[in-house]
Amino acid sequence: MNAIATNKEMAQARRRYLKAAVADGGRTRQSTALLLLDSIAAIGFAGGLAGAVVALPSGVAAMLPYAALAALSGGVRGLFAMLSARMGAEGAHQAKLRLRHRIVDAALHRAVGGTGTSGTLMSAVVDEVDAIDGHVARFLPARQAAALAPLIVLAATAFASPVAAGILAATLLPFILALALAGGAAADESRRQFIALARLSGLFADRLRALPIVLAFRAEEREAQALGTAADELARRTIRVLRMAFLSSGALEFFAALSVALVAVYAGFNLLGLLPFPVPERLSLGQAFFVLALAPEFYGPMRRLAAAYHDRQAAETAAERLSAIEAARAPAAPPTPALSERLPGIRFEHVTIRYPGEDRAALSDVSLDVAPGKIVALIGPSGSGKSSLLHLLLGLAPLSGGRVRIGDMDLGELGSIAPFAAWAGQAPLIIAGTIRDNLLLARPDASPQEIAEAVRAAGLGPLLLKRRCGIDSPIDARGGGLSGGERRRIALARALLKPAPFLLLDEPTAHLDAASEADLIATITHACAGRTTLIATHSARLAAIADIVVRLGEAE
Ligand SMILES: Nc1ncnc2c1ncn2[C@@H]1O[C@H](COP(=O)(O)OP(=O)(O)OP(=O)(O)O)[C@@H](O)[C@H]1O
Repeated sequence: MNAIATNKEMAQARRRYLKAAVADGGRTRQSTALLLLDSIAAIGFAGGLAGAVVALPSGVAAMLPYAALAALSGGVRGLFAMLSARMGAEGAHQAKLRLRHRIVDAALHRAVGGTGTSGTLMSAVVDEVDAIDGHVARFLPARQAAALAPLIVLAATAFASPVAAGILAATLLPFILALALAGGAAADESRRQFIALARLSGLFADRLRALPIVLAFRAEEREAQALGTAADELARRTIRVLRMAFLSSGALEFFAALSVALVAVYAGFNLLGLLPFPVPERLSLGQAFFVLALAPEFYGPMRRLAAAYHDRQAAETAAERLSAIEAARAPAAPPTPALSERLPGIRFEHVTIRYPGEDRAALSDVSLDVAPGKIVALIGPSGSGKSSLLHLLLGLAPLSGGRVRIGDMDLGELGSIAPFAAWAGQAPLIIAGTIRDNLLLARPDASPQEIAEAVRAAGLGPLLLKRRCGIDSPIDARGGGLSGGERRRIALARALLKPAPFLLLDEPTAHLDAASEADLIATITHACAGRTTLIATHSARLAAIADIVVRLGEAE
C-alpha cells in the first residue's frame, strides 16, 4: 500500500515538475485552438458532402456550392493541421530552450559531491530535454482538443440525428477505458525504455571521452561488452514498447471502427426503414450522409491523443531525471560581497573537511594563519588534504567543522573566494579554442602586451615557438598535443594574468625537470608579490620560497 502511495506521489511530482517546466504561454493554446477549428471545418466538410449527394439528382449546378464547401473545408483543414503542428513545434522549441538553460545551469552549479558523470549530464541536456518535445508539441494540444472537439462533433451530429449522437456517446465509454488501460500498461515499459536509452547514451559519451585511457589499459573488449549489454537492454525494452504500442493502437482502432460501423448500420437501416426496433426519427439521405461523414471525426481527436500518449510517457520519465539534476543544484549563493580589505589574510580555525558519503575526514581540525601578502606552502604526503584545503576556499569542498576567516569576513558569507583568487589547479581546465582563448579565460580584457608578459613569465615561450600559429594555435578540450607541464604553464599564465589578492597554486611545478622548475619558481615568486598565497606542493625547492611551511597529514 505504501509502495503504491509512493509511486503515486512520484508520478504526481513528475507531472507537477513537467507542468511547471513546460508552461509555454500562448503557443499550446494557439495550437489547441487550431485543432478545434479543424473539427469545425470537418463539420463543414461533412455538410458539403451530404449537400452535394442530396443535390446530385438536380444537376451539377445545384451540386456546385456544396462541392465547393466540401473542397474549401478540406483545404482549410489541411491548413489548420499544418499551422497547429507548427505552433506546437515552436512552443516545444521555446520550452526546450528554457529547460536546457535551467539544466545546464543546475549541472554547472551542482552541490559539492553531487552525483552524475559528465556523460549522464550531457545526455540529460541533449536527449532528456529533447524528450519533452512531443509532450509540448503534440500531447498538450491533443489533450486539450480531445476534451472539447468530440463535444463539438457530437452537438453537430445531434442536430442531424440525436440517435446517431446517442450511439457515438454510448461507444465512448469502452473507448476511454481502452485508452486508459493501454496507456497505463505502456507507461512502465516506456519509462524503462527511456531509462535504458539514457544509460546507453551516458555510457557512450563517458567512454568516448575516456577513449585514450580505455586504449591504454587495453580495456576495449570489456568496454565494448559493457556498451553491447546496454545496447541489448535498450533493444529489448524498445521491442516491448513497440509490442505495447501495437496492442494499444489495435484496441483503439477496434473501438473507433466499431462505433463508425454502428452509426453506418443505424443510418442505412433507418434510411431503408428496416430497423427492428422503433426510433423517434426518420433520417433523410442528407442527414444519413452527414452523420456518416462526421462519425470518424468524433474519435479523431482521441486517436490523436492516443498517438501522442507515448510522448507524454517519455516526457514524464525524462522529468524524473531532470528534476533530480535540478534538485541537486547547490543553493544559490548570495551576490558576492566586496572584500572589506584590499589585501586580506586567511585564517583557518579548527577546519575539518569531510566529503559527502565519506566516513573519513579528508582533513581534520586544521588551524592555520596566512597573514596578508604572505606565502604559505602546504606540504605532506599524497592524500593528506592539501588540494582539499584549496578547494574549500573555492567552494569545491565542504566545510564540515570549524571556520575560515577571509580578512574580517567569514568564508560562509562569501561562499567562495573564487572571484578574488587567481587559481592554477592540478588538472587545469583547457577549453577547445586557441591558446589565446585559454589565457583570456582569466581576464577577457587583457591587452596583447599583458598576455605576452604572462606567457613569458609562465615560460610558455618555447611552446609557442614550436607552433606554426603561435599563441593562436588551436588546441582541443582535452589539451591534445600539450604536455602535462605545458598545461600547467597555461594555468599559471592565467593565474598571472588575473589581478586578484589571493593566489592559490596546486602543485604548479609537478612534471617539470629541474631547470624548468627553477625557472618557474622564479616566476611564481614574482607572481606572489603583493598577494596572499597558498601553494600545495611536494617540491622542497618550491616550498623554500614560502614564509611559512605547513605540513599536513602525519605531522598533525
Ligand atoms: N571529491 C572528493 N570526494 C571524496 N573524497 C575526496 C574528494 N577529493 C579528495 N578526496 C579525498 O580526500 C583526501 C585528501 O585528498 P587531497 O586531494 O586533498 O589530497 P592531497 O594532499 O592534495 O593529495 P596529492 O598530493 O596526491 O594531490 C584523499 O583521501 C582523497 O581521496
